[in-house]
Amino acid sequence: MYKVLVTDPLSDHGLRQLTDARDVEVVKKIGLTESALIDTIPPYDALLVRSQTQVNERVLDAAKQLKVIGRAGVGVDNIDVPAATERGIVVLNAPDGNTVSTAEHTFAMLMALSRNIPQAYRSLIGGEWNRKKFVGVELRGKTLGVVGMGRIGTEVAKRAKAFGMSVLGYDPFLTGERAKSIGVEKVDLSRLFAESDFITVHTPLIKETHHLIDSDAFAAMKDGVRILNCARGGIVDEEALLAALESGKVAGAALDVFEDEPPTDHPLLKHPRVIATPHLGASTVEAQEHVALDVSEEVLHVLRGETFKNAVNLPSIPAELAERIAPYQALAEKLGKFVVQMTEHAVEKITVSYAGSLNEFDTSPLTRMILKGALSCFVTDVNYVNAVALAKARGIDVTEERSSASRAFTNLITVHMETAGEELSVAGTLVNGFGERIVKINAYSIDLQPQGHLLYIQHQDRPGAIGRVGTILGSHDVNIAAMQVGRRDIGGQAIMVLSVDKPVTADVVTALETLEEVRSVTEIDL
Ligand SMILES: NC(=O)C1=CN([C@@H]2O[C@H](COP(=O)(O)OP(=O)(O)OC[C@H]3O[C@@H](n4cnc5c(N)ncnc54)[C@H](O)[C@@H]3O)[C@@H](O)[C@H]2O)C=CC1
Ligand SMILES: O=C(O)C(=O)COP(=O)(O)O
Repeated sequence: MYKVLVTDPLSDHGLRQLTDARDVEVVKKIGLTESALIDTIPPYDALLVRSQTQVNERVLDAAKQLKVIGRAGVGVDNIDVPAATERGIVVLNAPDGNTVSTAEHTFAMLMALSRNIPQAYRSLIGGEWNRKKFVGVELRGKTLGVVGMGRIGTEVAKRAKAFGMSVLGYDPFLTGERAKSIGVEKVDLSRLFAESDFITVHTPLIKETHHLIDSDAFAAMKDGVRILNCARGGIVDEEALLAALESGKVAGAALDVFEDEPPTDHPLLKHPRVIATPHLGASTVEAQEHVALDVSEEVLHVLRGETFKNAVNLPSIPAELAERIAPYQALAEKLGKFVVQMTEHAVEKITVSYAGSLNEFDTSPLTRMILKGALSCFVTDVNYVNAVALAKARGIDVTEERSSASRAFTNLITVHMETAGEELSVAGTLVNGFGERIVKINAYSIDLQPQGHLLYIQHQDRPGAIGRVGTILGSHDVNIAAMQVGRRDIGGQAIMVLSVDKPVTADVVTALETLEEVRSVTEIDL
């Protein structure tokens, strides 16, 4: 039974897939303090949050069973994603479900800001009838600068066009062609600042966007500019905004988000030209249903070991690619495990070479499986999510290359490994109808089924050597299920790989190593 903990308010309807699933138990504990969350989380396999729950390293340290964190929404700045990745925890979000709601909220704020609606309402219900004080400005003919032309920025831009505004867009990933198709002029930030009457931000909060709108940015803007932030507190420098409002540089600001939420005794909230909402961008019935539905489905996939697509700490794999690479995953993992067990030395470099039909697609998920296999021999908690981060943390240099040398095979994966003093390699292929085969170990061609307990023996090619190895194993009650020999020259260096029915004990290895022709005996478990 998978245990799922929900700590922020999520739509019950959206959660139905999880609550109805027979193999899942859902527990809702909304608004836990950090210490209560730390006490609660240990037995849970999945955690579902929105933006309130702070999933920091202390929480993750306590989350011993956690496999997946599902964020019912877009921004994951309340989750320590690198720390989750290191611990092998998948972090998922629901990127599409609240786009329109947040764009509509931004537009509601844009209109309220241009017509002073909140201020006028407050005045009216306070007993005034003041029509002069709340004269606004039209949107038609004005320029809207959109910083961050992703999903939400694009939807805001489209709505602005319908209101007769000119739209300038800045986003490092905005192509001229896409800008044109939306009817947006692609500009750099300085032109956007200089020419916009309204500026709205729709980027994630990351290092590069923290205080993107600061005092220098305000100085570069038009006098009387109006600012909107329905993305994340911290993208606009709140102190600089207050100063720009007080100097008259900024005519008004609309804020849905704050650097600290909830804001307490915040000077911006007291400013007469600031309008604000309590982080309501995604708060519609529809958006909440969509994001809860999307994230529930994805969390279920992760828990059940099925394919999922919205992990923020894994590269996304299109369904077609996932289908093509699936048959090679187990082979890749075994090759990683095999090569690393051939040596006792620390791995410094792994080069994976793909040949044949594997050259036709993105093989990075297979490299990830090779690393998972290799690291699993000396790290306990390695998985598909943290394999790359763990390899990097251990200083292992990983390179992927394409090769035209597939020999006679339709597909070939060669894992080449370097340690301080040696270079080793193992190559494998998937043979139609026969499954996985290891076809080369170092310089020796071989044909081996990679499974179970193996003994990898380097020896001198001599009459009787194989028999003597067999006799020692037999005398220790070790049954040989299969055997492969590889050599390059008669009487030269050779290898034997024996598949045995059970792991061998240290005294068997010692006995084998006493044979004159045996150079080394290595156990390999796959
Ligand atoms: N107020 C609310 O309730 C909500 C707020 N949000 C916030 O809105 C943000 C945007 O959401 P989406 O549009 O769905 O994300 P998205 O990922 O589709 O778009 C973000 C865009 O920002 C761009 N970007 C990144 N760094 C940039 C930089 N330095 N300068 C300019 N552009 C940059 C990216 O290239 C991307 O196109 C989220 O990260 C989240 O923080 C999202 C939903 C609801
Ligand atoms: O999706 C996002 O990034 C949001 O900011 C929405 O936050 P919320 O789920 O309403 O706490």
